[in-house]
Amino acid sequence: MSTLRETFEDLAASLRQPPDEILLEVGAGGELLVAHLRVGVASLLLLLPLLNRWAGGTLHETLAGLVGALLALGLSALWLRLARRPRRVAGLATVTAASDVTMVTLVLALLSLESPVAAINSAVVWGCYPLAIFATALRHDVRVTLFAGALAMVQSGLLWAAVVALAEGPLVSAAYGTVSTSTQVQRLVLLLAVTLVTAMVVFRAQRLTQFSATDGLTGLPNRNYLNTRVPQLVRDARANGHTVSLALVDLDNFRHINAELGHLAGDRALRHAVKVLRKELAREEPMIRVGGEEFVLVLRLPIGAAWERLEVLRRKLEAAPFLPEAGVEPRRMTLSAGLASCPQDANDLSGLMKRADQRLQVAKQAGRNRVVARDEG
Ligand SMILES: Nc1nc2c(ncn2[C@@H]2O[C@H](COP(=O)(O)OP(=O)(O)OP(=O)(O)O)[C@@H](O)[C@H]2O)c(=O)[nH]1
Repeated sequence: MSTLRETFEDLAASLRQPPDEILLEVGAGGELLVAHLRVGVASLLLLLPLLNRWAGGTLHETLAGLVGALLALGLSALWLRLARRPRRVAGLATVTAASDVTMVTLVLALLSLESPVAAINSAVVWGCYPLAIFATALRHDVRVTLFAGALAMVQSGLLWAAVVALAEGPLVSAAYGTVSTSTQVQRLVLLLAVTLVTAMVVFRAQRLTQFSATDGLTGLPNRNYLNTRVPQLVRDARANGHTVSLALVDLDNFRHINAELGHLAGDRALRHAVKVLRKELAREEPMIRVGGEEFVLVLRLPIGAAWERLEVLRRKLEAAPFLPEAGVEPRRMTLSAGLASCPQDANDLSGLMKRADQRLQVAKQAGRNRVVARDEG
């Protein structure tokens, strides 16, 4: 079991590197969920000024409330539009988290026009700060949570300082009580605690997601990733009229490496091959370990360009022999691959896998160390 110190060190290390492809995808799903919730909440906000008017509020108050609610709804609709885009919008989670926190501050500032004490002591509106911080948990990025927490503390502190500096008399109200420094400090501590707890929850969830979708030996995404993410990649490509190609890659005669060098050296050989191939792939080109020495590559390329790409990978691996240990002959490693593309060969993952597997078998029967992208004849 890891100690608190180890957990914090792990957390600090994870902050230094951006979330990987799997977490970015999970976070994009969370962003969409939050965007839907935000539109729902903003729609409900429209009712508040009307209720206020019905309960005897002034026309000025009602109009100000309506303008605020319409603004919130417009902004929420924009965030939903961006979250729905098939291609992820970089930095969207940070921008929307900042907008949520700032919206709370703006509503509190608006309240101060009626009663400066309400701007500081309104429990309902202030309670939306922790809510905005909690909601960042769905984005699966610790950095977004820490940013939202820090922003809430800074904005809430500045609002308090501004209200106190501009106050013309004692800050006391029959409905909202008294403004005191100690209560404000306690609230800041509470925001800090909420931020840290949420960051820990996100961090643990990130680890679980990574473990469940990552292969322990090579660090590559595993079959869970293939089954959960790749169908969406294929659907997105089809919806946008793009071609996507899938390659089934198998290392050649791998059992001989195990038999001659032992299983541990076999593991190292596998990691070596993965390292060589990964180096040639872009961040948005997932390489997935689907079996022992079998991998799937998803390339957003037409089949001809994908074949050329695979040929480069094949030659790179052939030119980078595995060195078992000092004094032992380097081992030449090669791969065979079958390619299939969407929509030409199939329209879904299982159809693509089937066609790619048939072509992989052709590559193996033809003598290995080759890439097959078309049916013969
Ligand atoms: N060391 C090690 N070996 C593995 C691992 N996973 C699978 N293998 C081995 O990979 C070998 C796969 O053998 P085969 O399916 O017969 O294929 P091959 O020897 O590569 O021959 P072809 O695919 O026909 O070129 C087996 O010996 C497995 O034990 C692993 O994680 N580590």
